[in-house]
Amino acid sequence: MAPINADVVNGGKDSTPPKTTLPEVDTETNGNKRYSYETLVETANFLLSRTAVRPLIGVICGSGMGSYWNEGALAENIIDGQCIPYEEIPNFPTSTVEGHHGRLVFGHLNDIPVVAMQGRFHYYEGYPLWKCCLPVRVMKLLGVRTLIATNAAGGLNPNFKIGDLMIVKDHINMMGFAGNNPLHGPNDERFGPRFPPMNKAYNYEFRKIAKEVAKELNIQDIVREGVYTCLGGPNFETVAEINMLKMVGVDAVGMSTVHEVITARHCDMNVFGLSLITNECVTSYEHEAEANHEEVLDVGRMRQDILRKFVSKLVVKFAHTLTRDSP
Ligand SMILES: O=P(O)(O)O[C@@H]1C[C@H](O)[C@@H](CO)O1
Ligand code: HPA
Repeated sequence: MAPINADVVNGGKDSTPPKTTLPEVDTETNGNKRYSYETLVETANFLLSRTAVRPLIGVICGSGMGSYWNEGALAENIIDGQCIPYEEIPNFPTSTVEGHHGRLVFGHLNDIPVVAMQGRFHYYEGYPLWKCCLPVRVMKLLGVRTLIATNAAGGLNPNFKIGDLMIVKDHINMMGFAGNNPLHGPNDERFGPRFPPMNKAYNYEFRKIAKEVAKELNIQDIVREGVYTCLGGPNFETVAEINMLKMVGVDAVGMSTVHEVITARHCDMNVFGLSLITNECVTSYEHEAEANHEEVLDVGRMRQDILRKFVSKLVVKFAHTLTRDSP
């Protein structure tokens, strides 16, 4: 048998080389050797030594939704913008998904100190859930008090249209039903309690503010509210899976966010979740359409201006809420 050529893609049918090379997973521990609190303090200290920004608000950009942190937009919106690629950050994973840049952006948005993850980590990339959520704990150590987690998601609610924004009211932790949880394993009380409550996961005040801001921006017709769930991916769902999710009250399905929110709530961060509905989930076998990542990225591009305006205003309002609540 001829030696295998690693550069030949898809049995030679496709000559395009892969866009990224996946990082190797530590098979001995199945990637599960966790970093200690002290190790994450080292990561946070490294970042604090690289930037003078002391962020209050952290933003996680969903698939195709981070373009408003790109250079041109950065210059327009962010003062003192500073980008630190994930490869340079000790103990950080690297981003392997198209539409996820792979860097932290520090700066001031309307005078509010922020850090944005331009690219998140997904379970399907091969990272265990605790590692997907490591940046959330690092944000906490940097002083971040509020997390804005955005994502691209498929719409199940028949009233949702492509391009709608869904304020996340709650989530269903489907992966948690199977015992996969970012808090699984020994608990370090310095982050939070062993058994954190989750019934107030998505801050009520923030959701109210977001609806008011939607009206101010005259985008209330495309802003919805609903329940999100995350499946492990990377495949999109079957018709039967979508119909089951609908039955249990899911409005939008994606491949992220839930575990990040659990991690953030565990360490007492305030959370706001926002889904961009990038596709309609297929609920019938007669339906011709198939979900695809290109469409997801296209809708992100289509909505980038609205997202920029919406998130920028929310950052300011949320920061003022924090100041008001401060002792
Ligand atoms: O990072 P998010 O949750 O926005 O990404 C969604 C889920 C998959 O990564 C990808 C599918 O197109 O978009
Ligand atoms: N399913 C899961 N994840 C997604 C979808 C979807 O339909 N769209 C964007 N991310």
